[in-house]
Amino acid sequence: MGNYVRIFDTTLRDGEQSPGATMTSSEKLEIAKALSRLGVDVIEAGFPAASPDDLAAVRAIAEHVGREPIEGRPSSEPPTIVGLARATKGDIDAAWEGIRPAKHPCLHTFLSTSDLHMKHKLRMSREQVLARIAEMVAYAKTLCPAIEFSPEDAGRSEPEFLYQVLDTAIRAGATTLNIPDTVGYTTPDEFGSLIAGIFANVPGIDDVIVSVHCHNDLGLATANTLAGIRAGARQAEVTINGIGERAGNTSLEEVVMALHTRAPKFGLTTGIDTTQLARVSRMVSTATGIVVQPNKAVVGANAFAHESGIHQDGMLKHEATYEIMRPETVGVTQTNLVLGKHSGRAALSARLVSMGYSFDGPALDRVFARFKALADRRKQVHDADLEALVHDEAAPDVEAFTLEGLLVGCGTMGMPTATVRLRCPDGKVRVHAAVGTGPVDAAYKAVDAIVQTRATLLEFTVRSVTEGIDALGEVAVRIRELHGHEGVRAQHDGPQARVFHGNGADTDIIVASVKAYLRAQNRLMAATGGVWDAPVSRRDGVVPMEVIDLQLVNGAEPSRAS
Ligand SMILES: CC(=O)SCCNC(=O)CCNC(=O)[C@H](O)C(C)(C)COP(=O)(O)OP(=O)(O)OC[C@H]1O[C@@H](n2cnc3c(N)ncnc32)[C@H](O)[C@@H]1OP(=O)(O)O
Ligand SMILES: CC(C)C(=O)C(=O)O
Repeated sequence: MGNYVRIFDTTLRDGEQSPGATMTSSEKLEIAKALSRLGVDVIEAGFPAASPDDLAAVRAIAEHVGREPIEGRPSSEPPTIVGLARATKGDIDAAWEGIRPAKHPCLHTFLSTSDLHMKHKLRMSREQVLARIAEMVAYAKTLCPAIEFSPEDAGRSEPEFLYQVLDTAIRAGATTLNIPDTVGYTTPDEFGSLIAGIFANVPGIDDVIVSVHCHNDLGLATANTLAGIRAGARQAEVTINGIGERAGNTSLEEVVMALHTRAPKFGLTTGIDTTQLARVSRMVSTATGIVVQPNKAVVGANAFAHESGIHQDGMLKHEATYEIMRPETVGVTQTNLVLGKHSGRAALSARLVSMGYSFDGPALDRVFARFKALADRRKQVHDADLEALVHDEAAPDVEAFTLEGLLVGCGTMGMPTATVRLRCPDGKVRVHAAVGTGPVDAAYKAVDAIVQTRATLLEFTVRSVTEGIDALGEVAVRIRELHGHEGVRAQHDGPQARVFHGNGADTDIIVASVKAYLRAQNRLMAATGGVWDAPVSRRDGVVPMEVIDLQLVNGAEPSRAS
């Protein structure tokens, strides 16, 4: 029986049967190359009778991937190239036409053996099915030395009849017998017993490769495949990301990593270079348009991500606390400690250290409290958020400038214009109007003129925090101190220039935008010691700006001053 498990990849055949997963011939060829480099033993390249294009794709794969081992393939032999065919001469001829250029071609033919399928789908008796298997396997054998036969719906076939079917196929020349749980109906104990029963009851079974092919309708495909392997099967039919008909096939990465990670239990090996798993997974997802669910085992975005504080603390102390395999083993660059509302001080402090900051004691407590407040509002806190938050720690909220009024004009019939009225640190209210590429740009230009900005806008994000037409919009901005500014901030110039963030919420998104921008500007100003050079007014003929006297008593018209 040996301890080597052949990996038979059917991403390009059963995987392509996923609704909407149809790939172009060139995509299939690229994936076949990637599968070869990954180290799969067998590539089921397609179902050539399905269409001329599928036949052409299978042929191209046989020629370019199946003739020679392509560069980077771990084995010195090219993979076996398989073409699937119904138990009909026409299908078998088409499949042979596709695979024949390969160094190791294999014709795969199948026929249903469950009473349900024979009666309702094939409308054939058991005798007719046995006769067809004998005839078609023998015919295929006249074309190709390697023949795989699959009794479709074996999982629901009557075991005694199945033994007869397999015996017939061996006698007719089959070299591989594949046992499919076509509709993902069996449970691991049943499937393991089915394989064990086949080994015990089919003459000549030890001279052929016994293969398993499971579907995931009950989420048991990987468990059933492993049960089949434990019972003696030495070929697993799998797909990348587990794609395939309906709920999919057994996923390649799960079976391979189960055998790899639990090697002492199974005592089995494969030829797969596991470090390529993540890359091939992404490639298949892109080609098929089937997104990998984030919590997918081995290759999902969250497979090596930890969000909760207790887990993150454990991971920082010893990675084996919450990871049974290293991310590098499957080609993921590193463990991801995601900072979010469930994170604790240990993870926050470790991330800050990796960003070049060190906080402890009360300072860490303060940053942690602000981090939690932010995490409550966001799904994830990114490094950029932390950067802003850390700088805010040095520059707490101040109200140097406050918004007194805003008027915007925008649309398709003129230049977007904004008039902004701010109360300034010297107690005066200043008004400025500006035009921009849009109302926010115009408003920000007006603010810049009044606050005499010494920063550049890095990021502007807007989201709706409530639903409906009266939704509250929240704007978050990040600004960075301008480079080369002289004076008190000279030490912060260059790439180390400080970043400040501000948030604003309002049902009017332009108002929210200006509030957010002002908060960021206020923080910058506080961090620079409150230094502000009041802009020169319109009357001085330099900056067109109105300065309004502060004395607004009971709504009286403000008097003008310069
Ligand atoms: C479990 C699996 O994954 S099986 C593989 C599934 N893959 C595919 O179906 C590949 C894509 N299929 C196709 O392109 C088309 O179905 C074709 C070209 C293969 C056949 O198309 P059509 O000739 O129009 O037949 P159609 O698909 O409508 O019906 C299938 C026929 O094949 C018969 N059939 C099904 N399985 C087999 C088999 N293993 N051996 C022989 N005949 C079979 C059915 O009984 C039915 O015959 P009927 O028309 O006499 O009733
Ligand atoms: C053709 C066979 C192997 C199949 O795909 C199945 O039964 O699921």
